[in-house]
Amino acid sequence: TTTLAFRFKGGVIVAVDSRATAGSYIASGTVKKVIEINPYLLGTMAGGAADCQYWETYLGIHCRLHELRNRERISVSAASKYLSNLVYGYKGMGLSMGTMICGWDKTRCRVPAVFYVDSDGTRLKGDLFSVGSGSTHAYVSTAAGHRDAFSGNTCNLYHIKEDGWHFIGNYDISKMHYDGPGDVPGGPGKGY
Ligand SMILES: C#CCCCC(=O)N[C@@H](Cc1ccccc1)C(=O)N[C@@H](CC(C)C)B(O)O
Repeated sequence: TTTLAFRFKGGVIVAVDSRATAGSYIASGTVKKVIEINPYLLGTMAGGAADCQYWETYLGIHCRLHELRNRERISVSAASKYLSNLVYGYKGMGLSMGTMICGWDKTRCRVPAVFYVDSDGTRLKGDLFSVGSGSTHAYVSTAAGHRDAFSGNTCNLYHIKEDGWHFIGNYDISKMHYDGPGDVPGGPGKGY
């Protein structure tokens, strides 16, 4: 898996691949690794497929209950803290999950936010994270899907704005242009 999310004045950009593997077997090429928790919160998935899907769905239920009880949206910070505390309770029991909770707080500080949460119990607020086996490539290149065997097939791209998330599209990674580590948009590559 390769997942990437970063914050900028225009909101949050979220990009993930769609491959599931079991050893060297490619179990799926069409996994949705972004869960739409609600119209203004997204969660990304890396690690155990079942662990990610189950606990991030569960997080969505908690977020909805928070809204009903408090008559206001849950903050990105509180949602990520809930997930972090929840998986911390299972620490050492074998959960495998590396996620980014992304959103734009309407109530609190009204700015876009990205939190990294994993099954070790780590929770970090940040401007840019990349999570998964392909994350090292994503930090340095534009198309990690070419380099990591456990990532690939297609890329799902989202843009979170003040009015919530927008699904930008699904892109076939094999058709993405990649000239190698030096390849940056407008860089010395063969041009776009
Ligand atoms: C068989 C089958 C279905 C998927 C098994 C399955 O969880 N694969 C995992 C790799 C893994 C992890 C922990 C134990 C074993 C196998 C996987 O593909 N994870 C990707 C993200 C999820 C959301 C699809 B990525 O992190 O590579």
